[in-house]
Amino acid sequence: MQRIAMIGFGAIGRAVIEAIREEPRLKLVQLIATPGKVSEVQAQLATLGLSEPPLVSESLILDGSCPVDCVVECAGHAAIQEHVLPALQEGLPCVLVSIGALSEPGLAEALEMAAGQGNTQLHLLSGAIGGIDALAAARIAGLEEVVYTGRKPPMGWLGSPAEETLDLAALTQAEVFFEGTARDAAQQFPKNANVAATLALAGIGLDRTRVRLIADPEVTENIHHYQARGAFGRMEVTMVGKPLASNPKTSALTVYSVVRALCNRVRSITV
Ligand SMILES: NC(=O)C1=CN([C@@H]2O[C@H](COP(=O)(O)OP(=O)(O)OC[C@H]3O[C@@H](n4cnc5c(N)ncnc54)[C@H](OP(=O)(O)O)[C@@H]3O)[C@@H](O)[C@H]2O)C=CC1
Ligand SMILES: O=C([O-])CC(=O)C(=O)O
Repeated sequence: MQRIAMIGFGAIGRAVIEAIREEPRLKLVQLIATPGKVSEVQAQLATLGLSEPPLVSESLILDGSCPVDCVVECAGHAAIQEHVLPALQEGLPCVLVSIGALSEPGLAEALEMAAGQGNTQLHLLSGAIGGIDALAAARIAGLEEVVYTGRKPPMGWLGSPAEETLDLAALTQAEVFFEGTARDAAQQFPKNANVAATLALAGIGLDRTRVRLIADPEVTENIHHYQARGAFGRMEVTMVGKPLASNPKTSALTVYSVVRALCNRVRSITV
């Protein structure tokens, strides 16, 4: 049995809770909401009809009164500093989807130190992208180049700096609106470039991974493509991910990446 604390009850968080409710060896015991939103989240949670709803609060309860075995972040960049760092210091293993947060200067080092202090581990999930196992293995032999292109329907970029250069609602053809490093992409597009950061952290780093971001009215999926070259040979991956109806920025596979990680914590054989 694993007692889970979840940070964030948005598109990913809600779908993960729905997916794991049939797994008796996973028990959601804490759910962390943004300040002022506890009652709203409790009311939304009630619609799921869970037999034993988790405790909802604004920060993790780490005093042992509601014990936790694993913390899962499904919230956004700000949640890492706020909740994940103290959880690691307390020795709780954490799994993350908001990988782009590690582009913030000093945060990766602070997380490493906190995990060391708590003698625990932080696991960066693969989220919406595949092939991270191969890329991370290829890095050991030496990588020369990793180039990533993220393509989403225009509405997937709403609320991002893409709106400063493009009229997203009126696009008639694909437009590249960002070309640069994975570090800059992750900082400028915190809800859209976590895949770029994941590839960078698995591969040749945030400053050497090249990124292009495209708004494309011809597509209905979130399409992630990358190619990598190095001593191991070459690889090329394309993911055509269905977006979540509840948040078109987010590919549904991200939910299953979290579910897989949690289920692997209670399985005897993991894959
Ligand atoms: N690795 C990957 O491949 C991917 C990673 N992601 C990451 O996952 C994050 C969540 O995605 P998604 O569920 O679709 O987004 P949503 O916006 O649907 O949900 C995010 C939820 O988290 C809550 N939240 C935000 N900040 C905090 C905080 N500091 N503490 C507690 N709760 C918080 C929000 O509450 P409120 O509404 O009150 O702000 C909201 O309910 C994205 O922001 C992105 O960083 C997303 C897609 C792919
Ligand atoms: O879910 C996706 O398709 C990818 C995404 O938003 C991200 O990389 O942050």
